[in-house]
Amino acid sequence: MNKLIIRGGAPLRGDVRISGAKNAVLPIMAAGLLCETPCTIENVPHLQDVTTMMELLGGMGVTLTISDKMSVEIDTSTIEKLVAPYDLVCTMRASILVLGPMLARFGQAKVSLPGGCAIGSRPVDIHLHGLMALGAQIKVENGYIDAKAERLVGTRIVMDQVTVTGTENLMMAAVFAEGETVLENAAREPEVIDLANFLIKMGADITGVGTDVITIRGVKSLQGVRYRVLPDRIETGTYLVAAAMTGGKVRVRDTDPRLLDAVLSKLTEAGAHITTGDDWIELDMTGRRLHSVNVRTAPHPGFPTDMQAQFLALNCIAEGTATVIETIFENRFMHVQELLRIGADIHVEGNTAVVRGLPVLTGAQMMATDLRASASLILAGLVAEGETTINRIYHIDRGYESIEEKLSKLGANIQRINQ
Ligand SMILES: CC(=O)N[C@H]1[C@@H](OP(=O)(O)OP(=O)(O)OC[C@H]2O[C@@H](n3ccc(=O)[nH]c3=O)[C@H](O)[C@@H]2O)O[C@H](CO)[C@@H](O)[C@@H]1O
Ligand SMILES: C=C(OP(=O)(O)O)C(=O)O
Repeated sequence: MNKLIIRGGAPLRGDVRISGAKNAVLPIMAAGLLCETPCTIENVPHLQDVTTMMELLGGMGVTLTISDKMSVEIDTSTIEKLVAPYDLVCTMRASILVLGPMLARFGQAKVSLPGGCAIGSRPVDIHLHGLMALGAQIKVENGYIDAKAERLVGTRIVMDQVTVTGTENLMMAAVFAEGETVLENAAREPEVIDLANFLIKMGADITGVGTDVITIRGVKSLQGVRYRVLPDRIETGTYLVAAAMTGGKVRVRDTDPRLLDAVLSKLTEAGAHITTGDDWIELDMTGRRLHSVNVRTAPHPGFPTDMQAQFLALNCIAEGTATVIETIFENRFMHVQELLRIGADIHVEGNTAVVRGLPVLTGAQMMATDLRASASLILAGLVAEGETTINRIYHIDRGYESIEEKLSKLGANIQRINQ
């Protein structure tokens, strides 16, 4: 099993390029199913989840061409099978995003139920209720969602919780629906906006994007375009936390500071000096003291759940005691048990972790349990005394492109062992 070995203590310095956003490229690739002529997606990150999405689309008969190292052409003219099988869906929850587009364009879809994962139960009832409101007949049998619709008809759908993939699935399903669909209590995440911008560029009629009421008026077809995926705000935030924790100075490039308001404000509160340009953010922690910061996750524009684990790691070595409250997923503290192994002082009760910052952590063996948990263990390893080994590192490859190379270039002592 692959693992990472880190010798902590080096302050990170230099520039790092941010890749395209995982949580934008996956829905955008799924949206390629809606288009009759080929479309090309640019700034595609080299991630395991992208490979899985390519396998999923390829398995349906879609032709995928990697034109150069960061763009993928999607051609649906060869599609032959409208099924998303269990073995792929179970490794990547975002597979559920093919349901809305398949139903919209072909009037049928069979998608394995995604089920839960390490961070929580992750139901899809809001997706299914919304599709039924649009006129789909849905059966859940033998672990599969079997959806059919002779035609979809626009309607008003009030989602009882803010759901990112739910909003994305329903927005894609409604693109060809007759008349007007109104999605209320819609997610406002930048990745939802990026997907909508892609659909609009292809010819969809969507307004209200970035607010909690999105209106979609049905169109007849979509045409292929070239589209560049937005930068990954979570990867950006992770490198900034790494710079803050190690007392370094790092400039993250090819990113967008406007995507990270809540995170940058917390890093400033933690004592970092932050400067920004149009497409870069620089964090300087040289000679400054790291203070602990309270965090409460919330849908955008609140503090992102995907940055919770990284800030929990930061609080482990900051001055003071902080509370970290997770409001999106009931079980997103899997990293805590592992952080205790390198000496952190954390107490969890329900959805709240109380973290007392310590001057030193000491290297140990740890086990990564999910994507952002893996990131938090790496961050802790970068500051721990001695050697830290992180096992089950495959989770990190789902969402961080070449993380050990990027960190090494910034001066970290980190090595991947493939066994
Ligand atoms: C609002 C939010 O922060 N969503 C996060 C969620 O998106 P993701 O799209 O995976 O999850 P949702 O946004 O759908 O889930 C938000 C909440 O709604 C609940 N729910 C969702 C759908 C549904 O049909 N029924 C239902 O009850 C979920 O259990 C969860 O408590 O995980 C992603 C990966 O970590 C993050 O990038 C997203 O920022
Ligand atoms: C948990 C994540 O991804 P997924 O929803 O694909 O599991 C994430 O991006 O942090």
